[in-house]
Amino acid sequence: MDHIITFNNVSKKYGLTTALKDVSFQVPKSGIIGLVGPNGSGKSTLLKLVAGLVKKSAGEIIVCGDHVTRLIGSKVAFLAEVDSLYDFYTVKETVRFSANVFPDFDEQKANSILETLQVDLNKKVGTLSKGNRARVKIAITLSRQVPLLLMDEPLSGLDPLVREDIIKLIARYVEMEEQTLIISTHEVTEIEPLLDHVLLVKSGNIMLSEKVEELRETKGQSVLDAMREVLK
Ligand SMILES: Nc1ncnc2c1ncn2[C@@H]1O[C@H](COP(=O)(O)OP(=O)(O)OP(=O)(O)O)[C@@H](O)[C@H]1O
Repeated sequence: MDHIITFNNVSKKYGLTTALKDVSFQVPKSGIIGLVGPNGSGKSTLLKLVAGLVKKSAGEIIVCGDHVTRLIGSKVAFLAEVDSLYDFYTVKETVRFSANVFPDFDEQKANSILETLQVDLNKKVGTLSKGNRARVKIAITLSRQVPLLLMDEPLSGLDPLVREDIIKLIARYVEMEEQTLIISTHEVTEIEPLLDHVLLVKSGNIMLSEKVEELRETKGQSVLDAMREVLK
């Protein structure tokens, strides 16, 4: 299987709002995929459909060789834009809790990432700075030993130094040989050096699904250039 995600004619409506319109695309297996597009274009919806967190209205979604159901959670780690950490746990207890919830969780990896980042494991989550809270969220996601990692705007609301740190963390800890990461972001220029592939969404349509190298070599474009061309 050389594709980890296949969407065939997928639509998603929330009441009267159509968030995705009859989209078909495939995502290559392994590497880092940037999911980009303007506000409200359907990025979160696409990730939630892959993670089995919302139901499609029409079409077919295949992830890791299976039609998506709620059980896809055993193959997909999802870092939501909204934080679901418990303030009353210490960082160490948060890691322990994740190890109890996810059978695939590598507790040693999580503790080692957090120690490298100098996040105090004994601090309560509720007392952490925004940057350290984000680091905890990301360390936990990166410690799931699953084929597919999804991160919905992990850089949003963070200052440039923390963003840089988190981008380095992702580059270092995604198991490139075995995992695929899809990361939605508005910080296109910052994330571009990490990306193997880009998916560009606009008004519920996939406007571009392309290897970043291909963009550079055949069109001489950066991801930002491609976005400007498609979105103008
Ligand atoms: N639970 C919901 N109920 C109703 N409408 C929704 C819901 N979630 C998303 N939408 C609508 O679906 C469309 C796509 O939203 P989505 O959150 O997927 O976009 P996005 O690209 O992730 O946006 P952003 O970059 O602002 O986070 C928008 O019009 C949004 O208002």
